[in-house]
Amino acid sequence: MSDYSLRVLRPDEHRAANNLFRSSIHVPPVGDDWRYAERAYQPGRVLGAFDDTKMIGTARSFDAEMTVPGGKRPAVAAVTAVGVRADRTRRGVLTALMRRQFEDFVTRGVPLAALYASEPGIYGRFGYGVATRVQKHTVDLRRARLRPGIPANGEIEVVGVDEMFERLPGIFAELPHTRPGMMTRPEYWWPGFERAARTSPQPCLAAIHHGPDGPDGFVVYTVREDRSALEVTTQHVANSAAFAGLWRFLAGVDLVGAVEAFDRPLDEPAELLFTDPGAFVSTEALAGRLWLRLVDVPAALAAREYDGEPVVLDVADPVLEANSGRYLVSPDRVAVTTEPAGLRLDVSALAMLYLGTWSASALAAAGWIEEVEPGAAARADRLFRTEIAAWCGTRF
Ligand SMILES: CC(=O)SCCNC(=O)CCNC(=O)[C@H](O)C(C)(C)COP(=O)(O)OP(=O)(O)OC[C@H]1O[C@@H](n2cnc3c(N)ncnc32)[C@H](O)[C@@H]1OP(=O)(O)O
Repeated sequence: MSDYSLRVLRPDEHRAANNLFRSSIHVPPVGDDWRYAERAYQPGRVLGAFDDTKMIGTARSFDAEMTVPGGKRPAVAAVTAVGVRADRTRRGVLTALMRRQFEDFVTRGVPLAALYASEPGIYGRFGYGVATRVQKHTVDLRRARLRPGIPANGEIEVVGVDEMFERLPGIFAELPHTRPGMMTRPEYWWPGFERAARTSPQPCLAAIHHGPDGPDGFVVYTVREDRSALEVTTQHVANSAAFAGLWRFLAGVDLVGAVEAFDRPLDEPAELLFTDPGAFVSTEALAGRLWLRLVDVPAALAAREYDGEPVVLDVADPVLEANSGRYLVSPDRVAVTTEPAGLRLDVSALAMLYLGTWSASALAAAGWIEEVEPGAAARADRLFRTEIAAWCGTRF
């Protein structure tokens, strides 16, 4: 291992950390748009690794909350902007940064951490697991027709980029979290979104749906320069009328050939809004998945709700050893136990199970989980199942 040290960066070092990260993902140093990016750096949550006096690695997080099955919103550390100088990789710098972050999360009592990975091979070793799946809808507007009877009870208002940032944070904060995995968007999240919108080569617009009780949904979108498609980057709704109303608006925008909506929940019924489901509306799985880490396994397990018969999980966590152990999980309680294990699994597989995205049986069939007691996987299927697909909907 080479000689380096880690510390929390001062705010006047955040720009250098941002440039190090940008260099690691092969984009030029930050320019005028630092005025947005700067506000995304939460003081005290930005780490730097130093080789003598040179910064060689960085990772940051911001504080948010994530909805878990049952509706509670425990704290989540949203990890992002991780990078190591190209001439200092594969010497354990990322490993040290990850460990330091976990120490901080444990000290502050944050039970969950989450991130979007640049490459799938990096974060499993640190106990993160893929906890949501998403899809993309493509609607061929020249041929798809909306069903006449789809719900409608609101008005659409289109706003430009200035108004978007005055109004969307307040609207988003009031929308219900209808799905496990949804996150709050704190003040350190919005600047990244604002930067993307303001520096977009094509105009970025928001359509807000106003229902009987006020704003109850919105989409953010751009139209490609060749008008071949309108791209929806964000859509959040409180109810089915807002969902249908926004799609009615999108399907009626002039001069564009298609609507492409990215990062949508896996069970979202967009195609059912059209007369011929599946004909001119296609969906495809996308890789924009959230990686989750149960930093405090007993606290995270206790935060969500369950249904069905108890199961004993034997969890291995080589990175945060205090999590390793056997847990009785039941609708009434979660407790450390000495009872024999029903299922044996790594903490990263537990993250895959936690929001209900994969069933225990599927994870066992693919070798992520070992079924020690026959029947335990079927019981865990019911325990961890959710009525609605998990979805985050917030990129960071
Ligand atoms: C949440 C986000 O911000 S995602 C963005 C992540 N950043 C990037 O992709 C930028 C470009 N890449 C980098 O900056 C670096 O290569 C990093 C951050 C991915 C890895 O940093 P390093 O300091 O090289 O990682 P470190 O030396 O601690 O490696 C730990 C282990 O992960 C493995 N690993 C590191 N990078 C990768 C990768 N891209 N794919 C697969 N395995 C990897 C290493 O081989 C090592 O394995 P081992 O423990 O079996 O020996």
